[in-house]
Amino acid sequence: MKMEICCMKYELQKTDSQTKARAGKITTDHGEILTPIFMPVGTAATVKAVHQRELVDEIKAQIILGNTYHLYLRPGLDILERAGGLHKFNGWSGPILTDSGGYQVFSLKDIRKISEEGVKFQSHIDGSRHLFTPESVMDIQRVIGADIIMAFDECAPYPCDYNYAKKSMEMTHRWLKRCIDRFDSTEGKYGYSQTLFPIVQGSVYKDLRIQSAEFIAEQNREGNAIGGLAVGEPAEKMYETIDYVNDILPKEKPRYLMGVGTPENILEGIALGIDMFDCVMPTRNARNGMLFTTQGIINIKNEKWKDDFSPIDEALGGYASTFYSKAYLRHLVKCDEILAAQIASIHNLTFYLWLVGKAREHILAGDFATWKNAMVKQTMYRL
Ligand SMILES: NCc1cc(CSc2ccccc2)c2nc(N)[nH]c(=O)c2c1
Repeated sequence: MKMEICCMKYELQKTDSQTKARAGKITTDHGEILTPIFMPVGTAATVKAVHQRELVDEIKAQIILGNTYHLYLRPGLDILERAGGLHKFNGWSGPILTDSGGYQVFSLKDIRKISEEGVKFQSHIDGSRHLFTPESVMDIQRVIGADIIMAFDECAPYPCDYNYAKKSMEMTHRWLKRCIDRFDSTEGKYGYSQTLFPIVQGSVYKDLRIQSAEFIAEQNREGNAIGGLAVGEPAEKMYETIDYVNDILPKEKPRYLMGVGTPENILEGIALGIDMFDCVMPTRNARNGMLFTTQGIINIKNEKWKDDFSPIDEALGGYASTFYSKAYLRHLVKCDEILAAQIASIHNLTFYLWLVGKAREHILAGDFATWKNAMVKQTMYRL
């Protein structure tokens, strides 16, 4: 098997003159990622209702996400390893990023127990009992084989008191050292390199966030993530936190804001120096008939679209958004047709990739600030 020697590289290509927005290029053994980038979430080894070919040809996705918690439970590590890793299993040949599983387990409120060792939990599928530790989730992500893997962290609930946030952050930092020790003492299983991103925590407390950002930066990994945001705090609080954390995270490494967000959150995040985003919103909301378009947000179930035979979004381009009408998609959603989820998911993801692609264009052109302010209003307008 050809052993790859490359590890993940980041090239900062341009920084905007009026904001902290950046255009860059991430290089992995599975290909390049042009930033700012949005990463479609593929929880159970698939981006829900979307074919691989549509991800490539229509949505123009560059990197997709996998979920350690879900993949560990189903199909399980034996199948994934015998398939040769997630890339071989689902046929996605580009870069993949996996979350460490902690966040997903923490949302299993009543069936998990956190301790210094790790997190004991019961499977939401069959109630079987499991333990995730920093070491075990590193080993699991080695088997899944994602190009970028995330450290095992605790996403503190919001709101939480200062003492809880401090204890949680300190445990996340001890877990990070255990992740690094395990990751750096093991190899990739499939002949290509993987990289580990640490995650800044500290809830909404500035001194804790600064302490966490400094500790994360000190680890000198190839990229850094900001967690624990978009968990219910006011958007202004999220932006304020990102702003001063990004002054600490090194500019020569990509910055990933986890689980964010609306088009407005993404544009503001880009302006604050974030390079990578993921969110279930475009796919989850699509299945409920909420469409993000270049002209604003559409609730396709609304009566007003019943006899609107115009394309879903002519300006966006792409097959799903221009071939099908609003009236037809409304009909499919009302009938709970499978095709509704497919069309709406492809459309919303195409829109999200279009949005970050346009942001990159305007950063390179030098007029990002003006474009961003107009685009926030345009895309968040309720049609
Ligand atoms: N914005 C909330 C959020 C979402 C995710 C999930 S991001 C994700 C989801 C699925 C697949 C890949 C990444 C998080 N993951 C971790 N590890 N830590 C967090 O603080 C955190 C906060």
